[in-house]
Amino acid sequence: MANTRTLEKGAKIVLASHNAGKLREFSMLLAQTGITVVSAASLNLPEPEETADSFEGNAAIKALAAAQASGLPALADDSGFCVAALDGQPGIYSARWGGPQKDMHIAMNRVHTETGNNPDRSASFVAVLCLAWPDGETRSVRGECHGHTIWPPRGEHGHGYDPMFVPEGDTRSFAEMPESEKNTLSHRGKALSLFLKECVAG
Ligand SMILES: O=c1nc[nH]c2c1ncn2[C@H]1C[C@H](O)[C@@H](COP(=O)(O)OP(=O)(O)OP(=O)(O)O)O1
Ligand SMILES: [Mg+2]
Repeated sequence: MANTRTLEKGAKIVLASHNAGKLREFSMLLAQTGITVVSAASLNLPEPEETADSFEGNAAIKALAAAQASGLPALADDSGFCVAALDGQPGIYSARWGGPQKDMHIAMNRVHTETGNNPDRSASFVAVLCLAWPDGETRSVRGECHGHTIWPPRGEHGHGYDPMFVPEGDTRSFAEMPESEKNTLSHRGKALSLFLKECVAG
């Protein structure tokens, strides 16, 4: 790829997310990297509307808005839960399935109700990370984690749809694992290791 602009090791970036669960995971994942992170909330950055029709498009909207408002490189995450029996829904609408309060109990119940008796329980999480520079350049990477849904939900850790998802090769839900362990398997963990490889100076 011609585009080789990378972040320096000690760089300061904005984490363009208002989701507390994601922010916790990112701070754990970035702890050893030397990258300093400030949150969009601490800079009072507004939450832009996610009007694109793909994870890539929405990640770019969020990253560009934060980079332009702050003057710093900004990293955004657009992610979601894709359920095979629902033809990949809720997908990019995963947060919106929780209603105006983004209530994840409501969202999980809706997935459960709409899945009904369909025997296909396959599901995956997707995360697209986009790094945007204040001049408008962007770079994105994608991570996926495949597994299946369970009902009732189990576990107290994590966030979002974690209590109803069991990753391939395990019997515990994401919410039954310590977050440090989820991070080694998750869509976000995979996308972040690609990001560190491709976008951060060696
Ligand atoms: O690891 C995860 N474990 C469980 N659930 C997850 C995960 N990763 C994303 N999800 C769900 C939560 C949210 O309902 C949606 C993301 O929506 P998404 O628009 O990217 O995030 P958001 O609106 O919560 O915060 P923000 O846009 O400020 O980053 O997918
Ligand atoms: Mg969002």
